[in-house]
Amino acid sequence: MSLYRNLTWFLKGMKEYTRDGYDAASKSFIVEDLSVSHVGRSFMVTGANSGIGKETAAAIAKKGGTVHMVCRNKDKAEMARADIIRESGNTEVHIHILDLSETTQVWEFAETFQRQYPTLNVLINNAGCMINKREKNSIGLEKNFATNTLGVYILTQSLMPLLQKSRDPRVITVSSGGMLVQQLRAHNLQSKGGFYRGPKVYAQNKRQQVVLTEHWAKTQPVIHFSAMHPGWVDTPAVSSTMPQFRQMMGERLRSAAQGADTVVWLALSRGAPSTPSGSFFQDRKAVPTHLPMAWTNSSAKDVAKFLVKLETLAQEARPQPADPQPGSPTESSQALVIQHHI
Ligand SMILES: NC(=O)c1ccc[n+]([C@@H]2O[C@H](COP(=O)([O-])OP(=O)(O)OC[C@H]3O[C@@H](n4cnc5c(N)ncnc54)[C@H](O)[C@@H]3O)[C@@H](O)[C@H]2O)c1
Repeated sequence: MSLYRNLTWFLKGMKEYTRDGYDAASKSFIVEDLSVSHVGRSFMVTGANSGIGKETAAAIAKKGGTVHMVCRNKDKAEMARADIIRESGNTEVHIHILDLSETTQVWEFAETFQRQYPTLNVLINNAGCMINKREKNSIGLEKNFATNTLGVYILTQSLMPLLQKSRDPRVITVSSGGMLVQQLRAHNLQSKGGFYRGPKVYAQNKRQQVVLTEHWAKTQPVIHFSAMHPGWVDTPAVSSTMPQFRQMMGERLRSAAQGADTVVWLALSRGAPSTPSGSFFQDRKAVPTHLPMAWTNSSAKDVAKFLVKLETLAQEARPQPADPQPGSPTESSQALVIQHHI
């Protein structure tokens, strides 16, 4: 099954995820979709100093939006901010330093942000990693999972009250087509034991992001949620973690701007919110989240198990002793998890 999934996915990728795939798909793009001013709207982009995130932040700044760049490295963030301001002429570009793999810091950051800023219209969960050796964060959680899944979960859950009170709120998560080869595994979120393979863990995390997006769409009707695949894109992540793939693909890889196109469309276009919330996008179109006959659908029981485990891990890492007030976002989110999936 794994061979079938990988082969089917790779052949699909060679046709659709490449620069040629983008060129073919972009023939049906409507230019006017992005002719919208976003002055007065605010956007948070994680991993905004590089690759797809930087292109996305620059495109938003060009449309007048206020950009909150959430980055791990201050020097790289400042260099990227200077580039974005120079290119866009928009000075409403702010830097926030956060290591998303550090679970407790994600809580602290989200809580501080909500106190400091009155609105957030769009959250773009772009930051992601594929660490090839098993590493742990400071509280002992496996780092790919902590960054790609738990960090996204805590950031999104915590910012929901702010998003809910903002106009036309959207959450976009940059997942990956690589998730198509994975079925949700709710039993070993920490990838403990056995042979550790970074690409497999990464693809599993990306599947988890799609499952989360579907869950949020069901439980949070005020916000429009989407996940997306950018295609195979020539970015620092690809050159550092998959140098052989990059060499093999060469000019066939998409540019960062091409990879960012659908993120930008989901964030800025008027039409995006009229698509069903919870969909998975590729080149501005909602596409299936499973390959044909790949048996990757998850049972409601597995989804429920995954969500409960995630919430438990999130609460364990919360900086203040977990004593939520009745009706607080965290308390109600846990209740929703249980209501919808058990
Ligand atoms: N490049 C591709 O072909 C491709 C394909 C599918 C999905 N993606 C996804 O696109 C997203 C952007 O990646 P990219 O290709 O532009 O690579 P990139 O290396 O240019 O960008 C990744 C960004 O994430 C940030 N990041 C990683 N770990 C972080 C952490 N712990 N805390 C804070 N920030 C962190 C990095 O600093 C960087 O800014 C990722 O989620 C990636 O999984 C990329």
